[in-house]
Amino acid sequence: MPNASTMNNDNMRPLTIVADSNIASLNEFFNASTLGQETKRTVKIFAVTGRDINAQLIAELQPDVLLIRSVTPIGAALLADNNSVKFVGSATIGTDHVDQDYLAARNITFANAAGCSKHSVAQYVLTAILSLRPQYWQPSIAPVTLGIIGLGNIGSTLARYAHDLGWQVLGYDPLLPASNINNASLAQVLSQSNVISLHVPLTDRKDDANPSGSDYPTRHLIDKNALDTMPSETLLINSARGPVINAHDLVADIKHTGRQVVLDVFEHEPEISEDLLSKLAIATAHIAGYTVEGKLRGTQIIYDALCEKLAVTPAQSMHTLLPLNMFLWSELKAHPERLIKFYNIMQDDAALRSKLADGQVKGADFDQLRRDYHLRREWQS
Ligand SMILES: NC(=O)c1ccc[n+]([C@@H]2O[C@H](COP(=O)([O-])OP(=O)(O)OC[C@H]3O[C@@H](n4cnc5c(N)ncnc54)[C@H](O)[C@@H]3O)[C@@H](O)[C@H]2O)c1
Ligand SMILES: O=C(O)[C@H](O)[C@H](O)COP(=O)(O)O
Repeated sequence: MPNASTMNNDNMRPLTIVADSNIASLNEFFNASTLGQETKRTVKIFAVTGRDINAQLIAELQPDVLLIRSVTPIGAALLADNNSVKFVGSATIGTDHVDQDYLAARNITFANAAGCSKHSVAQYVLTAILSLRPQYWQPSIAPVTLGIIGLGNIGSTLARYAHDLGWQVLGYDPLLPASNINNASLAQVLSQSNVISLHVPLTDRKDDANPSGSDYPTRHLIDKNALDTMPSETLLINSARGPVINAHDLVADIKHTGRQVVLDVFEHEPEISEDLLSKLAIATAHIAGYTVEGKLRGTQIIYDALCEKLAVTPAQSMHTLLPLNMFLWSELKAHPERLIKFYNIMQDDAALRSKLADGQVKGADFDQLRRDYHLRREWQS
């Protein structure tokens, strides 16, 4: 069984890491002084575009460690012919791109970055709502009910901001106990909310062929049936995973109802059809979690997990890498007119729409927008 000693004692050989070049501060976190200070082991790091991490590359480089983000599918197709990888770290919250059963069966340690961008995504959602409906800053004039589907790290963080703004929260999460926010059925959330925001993982139904699936699958959770129960004035926001909404049904719904819809994630990502894009109130290129803080926290979490695996003491901290942050939630609350300075979401919307050509946004253009994204700052609460 691979363990710290099999990864550490092979000191003749450098610790070899293949990593997605889109991981923040890769070289600051993964180098000989932050990983090998106790063992004197050298570190070789190959930074590659996430979609280019494939079986051939892994066979060629024989890495000990794979560090990825959400665009590299991890499973048998990538690793079947490889015996060198002992640790996979995904600097993301979502894990739907990782076959964790396969990794466990191969005794490959896996770590993801749970919660790393929970404030960033919650702030993205607030910005979308308040940009489209500025009247919601004053809930006494227009009572606001925010429906939240999925009340984990992001959903519960969003609920705290909502309460702080005086909004009511109707929440649904069948996998958590009832609480002051887990207080409604799915049908109630769908039919009684002014805004619905999705914060679930992408899951498929559990069955014999898929024992690690869910009894509450989320793929196409929002389909024609669900949309039909939502009043046409209800604003729908998806910053979870694209396939949680059936894109075909959504296009038909918007045509019929004129509903305002905000998407940061798309069913056929990284491609987006003009038919869908042209109907959205706000569309962004899967950047809801893209803040300096959110991305660095993601790196820190998988770095700490790798240190644990290697049995070395962590020697790098994101706090030494963070520039000064002047964005205060208390200031924004007192000065709603400053929202555009805190986050100009319409700029991100325009950047995505500018990539539309020949009836679609192409995958390469979508990926490039994300690679070149100027990271926002998280508002401090
Ligand atoms: N757009 C982005 O940039 C971005 C950034 C971070 C995360 N995400 C996505 O957001 C998702 C949620 O993130 P999180 O940190 O809150 O995850 P989390 O695991 O902390 O919470 C997810 C919650 O969803 C609940 N859930 C599962 N199935 C459900 C169902 N059928 N109905 C209602 N609730 C259900 C779970 O019980 C859990 O409480 C991630 O899985 C990821 O895919 C997107
Ligand atoms: O799950 C997550 O953490 C996010 O969706 C993540 O921000 C996606 O970004 P990527 O990994 O594609 O850079």
